[in-house]
Amino acid sequence: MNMNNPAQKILIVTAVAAERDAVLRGLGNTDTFEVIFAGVGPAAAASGTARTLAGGSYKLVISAGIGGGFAGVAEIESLVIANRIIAADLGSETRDGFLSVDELGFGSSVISSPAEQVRQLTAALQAAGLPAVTGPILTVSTTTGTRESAEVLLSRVPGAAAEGMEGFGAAQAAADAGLPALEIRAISNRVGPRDRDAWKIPQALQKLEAACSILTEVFT
Ligand SMILES: O=C(O)c1cccc(C(=O)CC[C@H]2O[C@@H](n3cnc4c(=O)[nH]cnc43)[C@H](O)[C@@H]2O)c1
Repeated sequence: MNMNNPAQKILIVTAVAAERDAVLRGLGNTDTFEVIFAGVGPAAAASGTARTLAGGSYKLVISAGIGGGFAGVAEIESLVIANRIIAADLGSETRDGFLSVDELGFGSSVISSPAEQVRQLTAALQAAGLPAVTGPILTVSTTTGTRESAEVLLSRVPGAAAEGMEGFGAAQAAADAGLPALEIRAISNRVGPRDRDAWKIPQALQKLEAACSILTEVFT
């Protein structure tokens, strides 16, 4: 990865247009970044990321959007930067518990983000008055809706910070293209019992926009 190559762009992948628009508002006018929305879920994220990467020259992929925060780690309206992007439900259920694809010998459910880029981004956010939590961000295909499910996920990934539905898909497509990936989530809700009325999506989109306003100083 040559982050100093101005000829290569950074691809930011969101799920929906509202997230893309928030990212674009934050970025302002830039030639370094290309922003797409690829759809909800890991398959859509992987497909949209791979299709876009195939048509250009890129040096980094960033999965960005709103997400759920784990209690005591990432509160609503906070920011989370992934140090690891984890497909938390990729594996097999057994009578003795969950076996990940790693444990099954079928591949990896964990993609680590480049530590130096995570450090630079987190430091820049801190300096901008936008402190971010760094920790594992889980990718699931079903938004967690009960305390029990949240506890199961935490037993699989102790210290998990946030949950989304696209990060691992985008990161896997990036890895297949030989590229590193980051994931940024602005927390709209708590991971746990479903309480739709408690979601703060507009506020999370505003925080996502603010976070993206510092990306050009970090990555160009
Ligand atoms: O259950 C509902 O009524 C409901 C209403 C609005 C949105 C949803 C979603 O499932 C949004 C999924 C979408 O947003 C990201 N996201 C946001 N919070 C979470 C979460 O707690 N767990 C997983 N994904 C979340 C996700 O990346 C999707 O793009 C449901």
